[in-house]
Amino acid sequence: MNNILTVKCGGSIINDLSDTFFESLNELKSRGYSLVFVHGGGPDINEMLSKEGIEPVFINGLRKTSAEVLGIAELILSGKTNRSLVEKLESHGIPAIGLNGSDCGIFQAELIDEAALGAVGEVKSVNTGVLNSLLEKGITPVLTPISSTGPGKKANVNADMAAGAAAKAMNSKMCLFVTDVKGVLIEKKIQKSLTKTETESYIRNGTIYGGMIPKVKTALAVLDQGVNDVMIVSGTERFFKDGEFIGTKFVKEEGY
Ligand SMILES: Nc1ncnc2c1ncn2[C@@H]1O[C@H](COP(=O)(O)OP(=O)(O)O)[C@@H](O)[C@H]1O
Ligand SMILES: CC(=O)N[C@@H](CCC(=O)OP(=O)(O)O)C(=O)O
Repeated sequence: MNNILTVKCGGSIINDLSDTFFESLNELKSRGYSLVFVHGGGPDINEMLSKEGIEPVFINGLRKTSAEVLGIAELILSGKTNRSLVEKLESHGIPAIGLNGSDCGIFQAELIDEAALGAVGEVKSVNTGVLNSLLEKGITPVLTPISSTGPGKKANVNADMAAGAAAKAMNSKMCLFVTDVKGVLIEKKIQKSLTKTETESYIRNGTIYGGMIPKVKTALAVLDQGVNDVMIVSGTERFFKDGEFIGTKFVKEEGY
């Protein structure tokens, strides 16, 4: 498939995606893009954990995942946020199918550091054949980041990182990280573009923090891996109009 656009939709925004957001997606579709969605669900997972009396623990933006936490993360991601996103896409005229990332080994992962993080993985390979066959039929795959680590075994993967892996494996032309802010804010203003050096210094001085860290790191890695258009955009606004994007674009260093 040509012109693949991988979209990561953050759990922070799934419930608040606006009509103008879907108008932007439809404008991109009409320009020939096929969409692949990967979504999160962090806030809903936290809410369910708190109902179960479990305190969420994050290490460098990654959720420490016991067997019990993995069960709850999968329940919420595949049973709640995935359903909600598929319904919204379909109601805006985008035929979509929701899948757990572990289905058919779409995302195959390895554990990062079982002693420190439990069942947290990073994606090592992607079953692109399944995704391409859906795209050829005009169907948008909507994937949770839950990944397979072997027959019958699963891991929790940060959704930004899973989307980055999908963007690269699918040779995407573009990768968008959709979140609850209009882009990376520096001194309260949207930063139109960011290089690796600038991003690293904003992480060091605390201007970029929390859930924005895995997002910008993945965005830079995706850019490095050959996806040319990588952006952070808002899910509550029209982020694309008349060929122009609103958000933060990641760019290579000058002379690179
Ligand atoms: N420099 C920054 N600019 C904008 N948002 C930032 C920045 N640094 C940290 N953030 C935080 O990152 C959040 C988005 O990340 P996160 O909550 O993990 O979203 P998602 O669920 O979409 O992945 C923003 O709502 C904001 O609180
Ligand atoms: C390992 C890890 O951190 N997994 C994430 C997966 C969901 C996610 O990334 O959701 P957002 O995009 O809303 O942050 C988690 O359990 O929260």
